[in-house]
Amino acid sequence: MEDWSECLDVAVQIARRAGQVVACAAQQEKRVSSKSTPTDLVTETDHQVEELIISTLRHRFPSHRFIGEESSAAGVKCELTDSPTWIIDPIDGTCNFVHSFPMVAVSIGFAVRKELEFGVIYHCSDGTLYTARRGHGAFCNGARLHVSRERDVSKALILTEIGAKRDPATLDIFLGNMRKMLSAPTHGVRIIGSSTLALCHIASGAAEAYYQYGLHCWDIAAAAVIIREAGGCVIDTSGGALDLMSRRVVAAGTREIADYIVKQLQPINYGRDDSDPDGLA
Ligand SMILES: O=P(O)(O)O[C@H]1[C@H](O)[C@@H](O)[C@H](O)[C@H](O)[C@@H]1O
Ligand SMILES: [Mg+2]
Ligand SMILES: [Mg+2]
Repeated sequence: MEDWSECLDVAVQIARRAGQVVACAAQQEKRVSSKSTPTDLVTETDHQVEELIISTLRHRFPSHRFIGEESSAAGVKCELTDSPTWIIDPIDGTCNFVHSFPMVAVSIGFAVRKELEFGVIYHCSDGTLYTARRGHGAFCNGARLHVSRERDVSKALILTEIGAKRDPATLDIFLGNMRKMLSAPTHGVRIIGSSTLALCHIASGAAEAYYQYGLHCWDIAAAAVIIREAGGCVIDTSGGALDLMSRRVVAAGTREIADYIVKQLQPINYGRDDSDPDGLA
């Protein structure tokens, strides 16, 4: 088995450096614009940090390929090939960043032959670092991570995110899905504004499950490795295998809770990262 540990070491270094740039910029004046919808925000720091990460990695690994949130928004094709590929969200939780709400992260995933090999997620406001390498466990600041083993959904805390669409039909489905989770009943539902940090809470056992329509491959890639290596499952909302480009996911500590959520959800169509990046088809 190839050893990608050198790439992981470089990913940790650049995630920390990028996270410090984000933390510093969080205190400054921000120039904010929007992308696919008025609530899909982006700042100059998103662009600066993605450029810092990709230029550093490209210099070190010139034969590798890169998928970045802001490069994709600028029209660069979002294509996962068999080549070693870095999958980057420079600021996950940009709306939180704009409001100085602390749930903001840098996420760096890495795949080879379309298989996720490692993930690094750095929580910018407190320096917490989540890492995992396929077959080698998941860690938070060096301490081993384990998912919740809860199988009873009535004892579960469920996390989700809203996504960028706010049209009435989408909101009806989103709220209908949340209503199903609340009336299961579960212990509760939480939305923190950063899918990567929410997914890290599944890996740490702080919550039992996560579901979402509307996130992207760069929100899922790193976190999927961290959850799997913490003993959890990361699947498609259909109950099948995760499709990294499908803009939908269910993740849970136990398959029982994942399967329960799959049965409850009504789908929201956001298109695909590799064919319809704005999901406005
Ligand atoms: O754009 P960033 O990188 O901030 O990612 C967020 C998405 O924008 C949201 O739609 C989505 O719902 C999640 O909140 C995700 O973290
Ligand atoms: Mg982002
Ligand atoms: Mg994101």
